[in-house]
Amino acid sequence: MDALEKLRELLPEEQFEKVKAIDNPELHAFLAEWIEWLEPGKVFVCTDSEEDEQYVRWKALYYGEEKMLETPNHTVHYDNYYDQARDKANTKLLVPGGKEIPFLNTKDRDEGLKEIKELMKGVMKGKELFICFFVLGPKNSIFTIPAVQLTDSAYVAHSEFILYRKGYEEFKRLGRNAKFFRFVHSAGELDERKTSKNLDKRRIYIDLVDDTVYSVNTQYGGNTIGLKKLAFRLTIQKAVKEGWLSEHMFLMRVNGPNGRKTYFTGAYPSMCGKTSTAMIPWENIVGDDLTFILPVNGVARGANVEKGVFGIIQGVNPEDDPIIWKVLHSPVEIIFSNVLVKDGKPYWNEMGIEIPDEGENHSGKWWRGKKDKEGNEIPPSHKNARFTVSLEHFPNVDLEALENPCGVEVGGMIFGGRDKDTWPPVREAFDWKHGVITMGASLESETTAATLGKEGVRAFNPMAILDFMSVPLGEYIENYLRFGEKLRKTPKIFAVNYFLRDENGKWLNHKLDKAVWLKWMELRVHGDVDAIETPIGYIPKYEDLARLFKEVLNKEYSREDYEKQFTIRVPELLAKIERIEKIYREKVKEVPEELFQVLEEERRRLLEAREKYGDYISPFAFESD
Ligand SMILES: Nc1nc2c(ncn2[C@@H]2O[C@H](COP(=O)(O)OP(=O)(O)O)[C@@H](O)[C@H]2O)c(=O)[nH]1
Ligand SMILES: C=C(OP(=O)(O)O)C(=O)O
Ligand SMILES: [Mn+2]
Repeated sequence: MDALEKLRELLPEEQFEKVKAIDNPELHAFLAEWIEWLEPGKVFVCTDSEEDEQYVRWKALYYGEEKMLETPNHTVHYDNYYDQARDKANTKLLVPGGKEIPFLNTKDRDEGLKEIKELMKGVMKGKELFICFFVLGPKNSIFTIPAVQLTDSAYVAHSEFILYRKGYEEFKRLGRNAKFFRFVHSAGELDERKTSKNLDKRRIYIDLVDDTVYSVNTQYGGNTIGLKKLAFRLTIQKAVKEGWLSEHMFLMRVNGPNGRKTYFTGAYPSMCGKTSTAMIPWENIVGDDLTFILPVNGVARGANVEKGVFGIIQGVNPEDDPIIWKVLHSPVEIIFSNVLVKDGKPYWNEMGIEIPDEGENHSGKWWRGKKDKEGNEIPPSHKNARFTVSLEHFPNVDLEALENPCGVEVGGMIFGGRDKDTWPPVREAFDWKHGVITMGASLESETTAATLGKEGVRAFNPMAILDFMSVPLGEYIENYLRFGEKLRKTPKIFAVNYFLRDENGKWLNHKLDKAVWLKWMELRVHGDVDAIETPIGYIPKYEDLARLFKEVLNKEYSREDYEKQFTIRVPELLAKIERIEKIYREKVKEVPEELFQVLEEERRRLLEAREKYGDYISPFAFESD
């Protein structure tokens, strides 16, 4: 029997008509196979209509995966107490023969498929399956990748409607020509709080051969939202094959003098500042997490893969994040996850206002002082608690850039991480290669609550992408280096560090200082200010920063602060080069030779500087050179 006939048997008339309208036998075969396998009690196919989206929203409430809050259009969703972050250990790339690839968590494809299929057999009995169509990137553009999501979680489907552009019409338009990604998710059995129960059987398996990702027994967005971090593994593979970049980067507009618009991307590991940077009130957000960058006529053009934000809510307060704060307090559609709720109002850690002493949170009924099974005190909200909202609701969104089918020209690319003692707050690479190697490929960052496991451990995290890497690292870096050669004008590369600390562990910078670094980088992209040459790149001159601090934040910036922050820390920098070189020499295969050359040159410059000035070198010393 052909797939369409089978679908006619499996689906009620109205739903069948919706899939039949898409002329794609491959899609029909995929749907027929999985509907039969998952054995849902009911199936709903979502078109792009407002009605179908409304149906999904309503089902999230009906099935108890979300609850209404006091403000209209606000809901709250909870994940299991032990399902609050990405599960790296159980996220695996399925590769033929189970080939081991350094730093990648691989598994034999046949074995993995067998295991996941067993876990998913009949998993949707008595549940409703939602079949949804979306696209990655702007519609009908050089960036567009269609994707179909199967899920029994109305919360996951609802999140995707907020975060991605609808794709049903695009599937219809493309018909048989659609090369599409597939996502199959089941939250599995739920407990009385409607959270995934069988966490010991939580699996996220990425089939790189069939562009399909399976996710089961989990609800946390980072493990389940197909088009987000799951699709990311597939797009990295595609980008490296085709010679473009698929990156863990925000995309934003920084406003320069006389109305000049300069676009920046920024790659920082999860929980290291992408969303908060892209959201600086007086600049303009295009995206906060995932960016595609294509070479178009010798120019790097970037587009946001998404159209919404799945952002960390902890620490959002009216002073530092006035825009997010306002959006979160307006009656636009928002899903709050894993926050404290009391009398229909959401609360989160470090929100700058008083928080009630009891309510409901990610641990169930909560009171101050409540401890978990491990004896740890449970805070009001989880550190990785989030908000999900469409970008259209942000007053500072650059809608034109968001929807442009050709994307925007990327003027600068920024790399950064949680680093307490090595990198200065901002610096510029000498050139593309220097930036890609000493900033991107050498990135290290302390682990955070965005992944399960210990926090605060310094870890190698090239391009902030290691958790999502789906090709051998050497190939990925090679593609980056070659990408620059396709361009007439390469974007300038910068590195930032928002997380420097003093001897007593106190932050050396305020959260909004990054706004000044952005303005400086914008000026540098256009050659408007000079900079100081150091062994590790160009750093800002004190006078320029002092002027910008005054202009941007109306703050005095002292020479002492500048000197402390921008001191070149030779011992730490040399130790870092050692660590990075060792990793690439001993653990990574087929590393482009130029990586070692560039690191060696950097080491030599640092050693020469140490000869001349000592271990800790004031930026003023280089200036008077
Ligand atoms: N100390 C410090 N914390 C920051 C800064 N910027 C952001 N954060 C915190 O870092 C965490 C994660 O930030 P977010 O922008 O959501 O990271 P993302 O996961 O990369 O998008 C939040 O708890 C922020 O409050 C900063 O400049 N300094
Ligand atoms: C969704 C995530 O994104 P980020 O923390 O980078 O915003 C995640 O890492 O799970
Ligand atoms: Mn984010």
